[in-house]
Amino acid sequence: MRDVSASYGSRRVLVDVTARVPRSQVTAVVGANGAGKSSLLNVIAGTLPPTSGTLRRTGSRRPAYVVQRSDVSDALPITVRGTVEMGRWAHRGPWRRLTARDHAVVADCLARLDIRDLAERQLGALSGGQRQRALVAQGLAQEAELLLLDEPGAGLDLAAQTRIEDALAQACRDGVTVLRVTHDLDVARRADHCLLLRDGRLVAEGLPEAVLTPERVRAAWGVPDLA
Ligand SMILES: Nc1ncnc2c1ncn2[C@@H]1O[C@H](COP(=O)(O)OP(=O)(O)OP(=O)(O)O)[C@@H](O)[C@H]1O
Repeated sequence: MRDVSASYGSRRVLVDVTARVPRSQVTAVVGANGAGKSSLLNVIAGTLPPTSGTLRRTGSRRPAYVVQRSDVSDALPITVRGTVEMGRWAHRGPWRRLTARDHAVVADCLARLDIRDLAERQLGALSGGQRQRALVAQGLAQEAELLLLDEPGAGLDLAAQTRIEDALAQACRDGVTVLRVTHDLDVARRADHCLLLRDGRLVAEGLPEAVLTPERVRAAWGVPDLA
């Protein structure tokens, strides 16, 4: 993206952001609360139109977007399997009969996130970690070239986090480009590429160890000892 700016009404949330998301790698987006991380994902997903600047993407399919689990209503009457099956609508269109291949992809994604035994449970009746795994499985089921995730690991136990990390690493090996927002600097350090945002501006971009210097971390979060 080049010189991308975006606003909610009169509030500018991204200011002249020029950044790269390398293909088939994991890119971590980091920054303090309100820095513009979700806004950046929304611009790339196409749900927040930029007010200026340009975005260029290789590949033709729509990105898959895994939202924060708190964005999904408990009242939604849908099973885990149904949630993952919705991921196939990108290929099939809503309410169409799923093909044998669709069912195979859904079964594979349930297995990758280790939630086969939860398949017939209601999404709204799951714990936070179980629900997050279901949402990541839905994202993977879309077989998109670009997978966007908003804090996929936040508040999860080690087993759930590990499952998600393994599934994302596998997706990358399969050629998927992963762009994830994270508040966990250890997760960001393990990424291939890192974007650091502050007040809607890109402060630094590149290898995580080069981006996440103690000075920048201090400046971005305004606290002395996060690094
Ligand atoms: N729908 C909206 N309408 C108006 N302002 C919004 C909206 N969504 C976000 N904002 C504002 O845009 C700015 C950037 O928000 P954004 O959600 O992109 O930050 P973030 O880095 O993802 O934060 P967090 O770490 O808290 O999730 C904030 O000042 C926020 O208040």
